[in-house]
Amino acid sequence: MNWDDATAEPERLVASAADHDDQAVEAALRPKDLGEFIGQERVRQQLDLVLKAARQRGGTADHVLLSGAPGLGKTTLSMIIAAEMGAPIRITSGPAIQHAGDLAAILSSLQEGEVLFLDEIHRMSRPAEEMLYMAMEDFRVDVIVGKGPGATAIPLELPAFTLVGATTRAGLLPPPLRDRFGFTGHMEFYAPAELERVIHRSAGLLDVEVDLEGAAEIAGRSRGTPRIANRLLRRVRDYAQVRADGVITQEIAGQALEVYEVDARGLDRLDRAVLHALLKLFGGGPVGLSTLAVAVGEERETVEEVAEPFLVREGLLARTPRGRVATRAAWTHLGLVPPQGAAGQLFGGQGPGGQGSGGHGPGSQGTGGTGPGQTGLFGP
Ligand SMILES: Nc1ncnc2c1ncn2[C@@H]1O[C@H](COP(=O)(O)OP(=O)(O)OP(=O)(O)O)[C@@H](O)[C@H]1O
Repeated sequence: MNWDDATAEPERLVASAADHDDQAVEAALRPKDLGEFIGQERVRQQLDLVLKAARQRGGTADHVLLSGAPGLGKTTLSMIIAAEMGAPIRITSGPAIQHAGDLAAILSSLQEGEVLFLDEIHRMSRPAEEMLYMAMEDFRVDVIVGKGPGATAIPLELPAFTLVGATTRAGLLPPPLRDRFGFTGHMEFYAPAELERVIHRSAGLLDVEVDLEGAAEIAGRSRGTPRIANRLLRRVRDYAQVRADGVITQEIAGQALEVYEVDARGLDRLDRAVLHALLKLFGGGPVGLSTLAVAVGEERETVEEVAEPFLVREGLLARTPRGRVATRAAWTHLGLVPPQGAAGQLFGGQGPGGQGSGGHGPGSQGTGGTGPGQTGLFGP
């Protein structure tokens, strides 16, 4: 499989971005109201209050900013906000709004009380962003007509609307934009028990039978993300249908996900290739990103942006000033024993940012690729 362009990432079964297949079924799987929305207790409770209060006042809800990784339910929540307010929703995204005029056209065609969902709001162009400030605050925009010294600003009144902005990178939003949201919800990765509930709910809607252990098996491999849980469920359903009696048990889920190369912790082939190279060729590191990428036969960016974030989040790999270093948990996960020389440089282990002993002592194997694991998967 080719990982090395931006569109390749969604081909992965464990990609958090939506692929075409997801888009076709996601509409049917989306919870329709806050009561059906699983997990994210804090955001759900706070949002419930915001929406109830707005309904009691008979007005539109404050603007809402939702931040979090792809696939955690931002689009779903925006639709729920509209449904709870009994309002229509318009969906667009930052990259689709390149000119202020694009935004003016959308804003001026909104109905009173409408919800405008702006996905990837951090990727909007600067002029559009500046127009949005005034629209959010005063429900008004200045449309510039003409060019140069003869240009004039024509004020345009807008209907009251609720902007729901979604971003994977809240830190990238300029403060003036962030400050204009009345409510900000940070979406967290889901706990396995919550993902089990997502899987049971989706299985019901897809008319698939899954037992408790089967759902737990899928949940454990879903990287804390409902979109991935739903995708794995669909692939396991295929396997259960073709190779068994259609019922998803722990055994069937395990077998199916082995076929699809998603391991017990949710790592796929690329993730494991990176870890394998780090452990077997470089004795656990430290090793530079470029060297590691060459060893895996991938682009630097693919390793850095596609594989590493989850490995770091899982506490399997650490990015240090001297290079990439495997943690104790990485050796354990791949069922390998650290070479003796690596003992002094091992990172402690479990959990993101696990520091452990940390030191890269003189015995460090370095970047040469001549470590004891040389004959492994990536050997000559
Ligand atoms: N809390 C939840 N309960 C049940 N299902 C959920 C929940 N959150 C998300 N899902 C499911 O996960 C899928 C992806 O959710 P959604 O499209 O809302 O994610 P997103 O955060 O907007 O992703 P992106 O950033 O890629 O647009 C949906 O089909 C939805 O059914």
